[in-house]
Amino acid sequence: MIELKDVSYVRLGTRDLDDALSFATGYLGLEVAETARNAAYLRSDDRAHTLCYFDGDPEDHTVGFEVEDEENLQLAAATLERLGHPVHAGTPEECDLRKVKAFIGFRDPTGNHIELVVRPERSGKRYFATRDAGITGFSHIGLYTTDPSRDERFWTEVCNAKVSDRIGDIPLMRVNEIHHTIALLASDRAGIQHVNHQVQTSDDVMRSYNFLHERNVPIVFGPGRHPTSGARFLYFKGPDGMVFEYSVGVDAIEDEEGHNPRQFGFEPSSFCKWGSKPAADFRR
Ligand SMILES: CC(C)c1ccc(C(=O)O)c(O)c1O
Ligand SMILES: [Fe+2]
Repeated sequence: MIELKDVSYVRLGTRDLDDALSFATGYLGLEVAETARNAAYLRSDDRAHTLCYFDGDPEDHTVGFEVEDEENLQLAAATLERLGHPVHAGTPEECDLRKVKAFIGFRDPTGNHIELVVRPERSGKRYFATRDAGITGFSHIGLYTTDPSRDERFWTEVCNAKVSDRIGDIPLMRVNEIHHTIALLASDRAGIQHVNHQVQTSDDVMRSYNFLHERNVPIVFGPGRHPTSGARFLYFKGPDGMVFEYSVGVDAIEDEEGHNPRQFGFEPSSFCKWGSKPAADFRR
């Protein structure tokens, strides 16, 4: 069984790196850690980076998850190969680009690019952004799946994720005590559906709603409150149509053994208890 510790980063291709960088700093509220000729590294917490925009195909999305050590990484590689997922071992140059000690890359059953990483770099400097969005850290991702039941089995049976709740067939899965780190949303293609950052207070969510709305950033869901995790949320669109979420107040699952996933109906009130409804382009 592969043991994931946490989500580590996302890597997003873009044809307009300057535009992506100005959105990430001026609107989303991330801090530039480093820029290179064809990539920009952004921080949201004490990690060296949690988002990398690179010059490339905007459909090219990768999610990195941290595993404990190199021994676990090798075991994970063997498990994945045995199950028919070809594994790429990161070269030293590729590890440098990701600021990790070692990593492997593979595709989940839908074809999503997944990386497992060991010893992602932290920064001695505290995260300090130019726009104060109140971000406390990168927290979870929504991932597209072409077969929710199959991919739920992959994430739970191969990667030891646990289902905290389901909305219809959307599983919200945890890899640590946080309510969820991965949500699977049905689609006809692979890719990341949304990238979540936690913020400090509900005031931050509402301040951002006004800030983004006034600047014509498309708000695609919220402000609202998820009945599942209990979080207050706001979703909006960034470069290349990527959806970003701010949320605050996500539950922790403290009774790991005693928690049973709750089944919510696939209806608006399961997504938002305040009555907000997602825009048509919230997901593709
Ligand atoms: C709409 C998506 C799948 C969703 C649903 C519930 C939560 C939550 O309980 O926090 C999310 O964060 C979501 O992104
Ligand atoms: Fe989310």
